[in-house]
Order: sequence, then C-alpha cells, then structure tokens
Amino acid sequence: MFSLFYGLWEYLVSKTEFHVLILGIDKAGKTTLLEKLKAQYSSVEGLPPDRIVPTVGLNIGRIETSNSKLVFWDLGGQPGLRSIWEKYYEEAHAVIFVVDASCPSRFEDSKSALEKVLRHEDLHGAPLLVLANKQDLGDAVSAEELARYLDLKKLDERAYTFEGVSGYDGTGIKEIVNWLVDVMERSKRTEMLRVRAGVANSSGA
Ligand SMILES: Nc1nc2c(ncn2[C@@H]2O[C@H](COP(=O)(O)OP(=O)(O)OP(=O)(O)O)[C@@H](O)[C@H]2O)c(=O)[nH]1
Repeated sequence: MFSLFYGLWEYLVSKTEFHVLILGIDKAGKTTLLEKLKAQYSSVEGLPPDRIVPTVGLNIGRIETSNSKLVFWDLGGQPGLRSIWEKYYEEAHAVIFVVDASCPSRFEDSKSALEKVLRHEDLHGAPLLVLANKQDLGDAVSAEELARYLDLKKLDERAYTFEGVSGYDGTGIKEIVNWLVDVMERSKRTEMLRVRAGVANSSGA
C-alpha cells in the first residue's frame, strides 16, 4: 500500500524531462545562447561569450522550470560536422534552429541546412523553434523577416514558431523556454517517445 502511495506521489511531483536539439550553421550563436540559458535557469554559471570556442563535439546544458527538466544538446555547425546531427534526431523532443540574423550572406546556407533537417524522417512531428539571433546588433533582421526568407509555410504536421533573440543580452530567452515547455507537453511526438521509453524499460533495456 505504501509503495502504491509513494509511486503516486513520486509521479505527481516528478518533472518530465525533455531533450531539445540546438542546431544551426557555424557561428550562428548556438553555444552562446545555451550558456545564457544556463545562466538564467540553472545554478551553473554560464561561460561568458569571450570564453566560448567553436563546438567540435557536443555541449550539454540542463535547466529546470517549475514542472519540467530540459536537456539541451548543442552540436557543432561547421559543414564537416553537420552529418553528426542526425544521430540525435530519434531521441529529440524538439528542435531549436539558430540563425545569425545579422548575416544575410549566410541565410541561404541556413535555409538549406534547415530544409535538410526537416526532411529527415527521424524528426517527424518534432516541434521547431527558429531563432533570429544577435538582435542586439543594429543590422539584424527581425524574426518575421527571417521567417519570410526561410519560407517555412508548409510545416503543417509540426508545431513551429519564430523568435528574435540575443545570446548576448538575453532577449527572448524566457519566450524560448515557455514555448518549448508548453508545446512539448502537448506534442504527439512526446507521447510517442514516452511510449517507446516505456517499452524499453519494461523489456529491461
Ligand atoms: N553580437 C552578438 N554576437 C553573438 C551572439 N551570439 C553569439 N555571438 C558571437 O558569434 C560568434 C559565434 O558564436 P557561437 O556561440 O560560438 O556560435 P555557434 O553557433 O555555437 O558556432 P559553432 O560552434 O561553430 O557551430 C562568437 O563570436 C560569439 O561571440 C549575440 O547574440 N550577439
């Protein structure tokens, strides 16, 4: 009886853990954003921008909100490293795609990288958040302008939105977290991943 109540209590107070992939071409500002997220939502101090180096492997960041735990996987965006991204698709609940909104000469590269991500079947239905980063710079385009450029009108099978952010001054960070938690809680993909995890656990995996 006690274990039944304990199990119920544990279920009620435990926080759901979500996995969020942070993708985007090199120098988009992924790691800088992750460090800002950590600084605002965890007890770990984020690295200052001048100590961040280009990512070669994977950076992991964990934050907690009142009812969820978010684990962020930040992957290197250099052309030779983008083939690694797909190894993480199956386990991701949602994707953040970061674009340097102050650098129009690289929008085409971002567009084709994002199209390739969205075509991959392992990400079917995963919610997508596209970030127009570096809004602290005067010449950065807005999230709406970037959305028009990326031409992502045909995403009816997944939840998606755009947000203007800055990894330097923290613009948009709260909106990122609120949107992700809200949409992942309601996502069919989350249900699918939960069921799969349940199957793995019950088979002893
Ligand atoms: N002004 C400004 N610069 C930024 C911002 N975010 C990142 N940067 C700068 O952009 C450059 C690239 O930032 P990173 O965070 O290393 O970019 P990344 O996308 O992780 O790059 P890779 O690891 O190569 O994939 C660095 O010089 C950062 O200081 C921002 O919000 N505003």
